[in-house]
Amino acid sequence: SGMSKEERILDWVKQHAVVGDPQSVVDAMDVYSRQKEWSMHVGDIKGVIVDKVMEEVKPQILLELGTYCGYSAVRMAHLLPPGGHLFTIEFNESFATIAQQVIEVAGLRDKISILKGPSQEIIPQLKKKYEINSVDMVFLDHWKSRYLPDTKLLEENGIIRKGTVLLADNVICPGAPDFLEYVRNSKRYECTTYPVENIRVNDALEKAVFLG
Ligand SMILES: O=c1[nH]cnc2c(O)cc(-c3ccc(F)cc3)cc12
Ligand SMILES: [Mg+2]
Repeated sequence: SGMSKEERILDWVKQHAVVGDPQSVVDAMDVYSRQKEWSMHVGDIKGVIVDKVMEEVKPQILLELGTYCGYSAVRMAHLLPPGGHLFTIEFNESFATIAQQVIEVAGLRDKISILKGPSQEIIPQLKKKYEINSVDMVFLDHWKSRYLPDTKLLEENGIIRKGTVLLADNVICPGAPDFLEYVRNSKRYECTTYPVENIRVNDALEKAVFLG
């Protein structure tokens, strides 16, 4: 019994963030991860790369695979252009419940929809059930073994279109070698790697633009 790590993170956010201020939620989660318990958020160093891609793409419809506690959902939704919306898929019910409350503190409930369930089941439902035609950007940050199969599902279901930007976290650590090999060798993607050396681990984000 006792609080889960994710409940402790939510508690910290409630105590240290300013309601309705997404930046203060992001900052509180970064402080908690650095000073209390490391957590698998994309974090402040890689977060700058995510911000830069958000500013480049200015997605109206953004899909995230892997919500966790909602750190990247809040960080990205804060940067959405007017009218933009983020759909984020989370398999783990308890994570989704925490994330919904974090998003509430940030005041971003109208910009973010958490879709609970396995990505492989939800992706084929996006068009009919969630009235999504195609997405402008996808942030992959869930199980590394799902990056490649879910990318293929996004292609097969027509969820990504010419110019859609895939941005994948952790392509080095924990690593998604099959996904990397696929997008880098496929003529249908234009890839850019953003390496990140920091204190704990070396990692990289991969940007793969779908060419249709
Ligand atoms: O499982 C993960 N999902 C999404 N993002 C992750 C992430 O950014 C980092 C890690 C991670 C990295 C190093 C380590 F020693 C242990 C876990 C896992 C995930
Ligand atoms: Mg990650």
